[in-house]
Amino acid sequence: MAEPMLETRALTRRFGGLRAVNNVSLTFEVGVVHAILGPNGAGKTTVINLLSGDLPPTSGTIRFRGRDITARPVQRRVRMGIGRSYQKTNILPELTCLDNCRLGALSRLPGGLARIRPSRAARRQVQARAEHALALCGLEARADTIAATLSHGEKRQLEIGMMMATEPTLLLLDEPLAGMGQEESRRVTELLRRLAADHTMILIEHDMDAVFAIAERITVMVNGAVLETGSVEQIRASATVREAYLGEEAEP
Ligand SMILES: Nc1ncnc2c1ncn2[C@@H]1O[C@H](COP(=O)(O)OP(=O)(O)OP(=O)(O)O)[C@@H](O)[C@H]1O
Repeated sequence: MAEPMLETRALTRRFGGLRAVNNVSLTFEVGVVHAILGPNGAGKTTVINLLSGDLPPTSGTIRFRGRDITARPVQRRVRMGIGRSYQKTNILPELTCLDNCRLGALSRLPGGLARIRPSRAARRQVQARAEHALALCGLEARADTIAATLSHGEKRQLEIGMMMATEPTLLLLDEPLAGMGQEESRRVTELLRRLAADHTMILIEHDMDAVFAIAERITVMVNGAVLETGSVEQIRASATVREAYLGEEAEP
């Protein structure tokens, strides 16, 4: 079997006495959209924080394409190809959309944002990556628009654009549809489907319609632990999952 994109072994994160993530061993295959579901407080965002490097684990390991990255800081992981979008939008509101994407692209360079004066070749690369990312997230017509003036949905699109400017192979998406109206959700779900064609994704999302439309594998977490992992059909049909989390509305 092909080497997985990402693997966790016995990943655990404690906050004082609370095991927010408890002994989680998961495999994320190359090219697959893998959603993590679970009730509030299940530990989903903490898992993403551990995978992105925003939080160190208490114990356990993370391997990315076969390499142990458990102790690597966020920027090293970004340069290896792990991109992340946050639950709360992370854009710089006073900058234009293109400049926000330039920042994303800059963070991928060796030395990252600490490189105050990148070379001319590096600047050209940053510009090209930023323009490409803006097109990928569907905001090419908004290049010179100040980010603060975007709608909520467009801000989330821009956040995805900033992540894409880092040229990730693995996308970590924490509730990309949060707070969106129906039309915005539809647009961003479509965007995610397009990106899923040539990227691996780990997705946290409460919008079940979107999850069932995009995801191929689903892990359900409860109280920091994995309850079940399977295909969309298996999870929809699982009595354990339905009882613990999905409720009647998700019956097949
Ligand atoms: N920095 C922190 N300090 C202390 N406790 C934390 C911290 N971050 C998360 N927790 C706790 O860890 C548990 C898991 O939180 P987490 O945010 O990972 O859950 P979640 O499944 O993402 O929930 P939601 O769907 O509400 O975002 C919760 O009980 C939360 O209060």
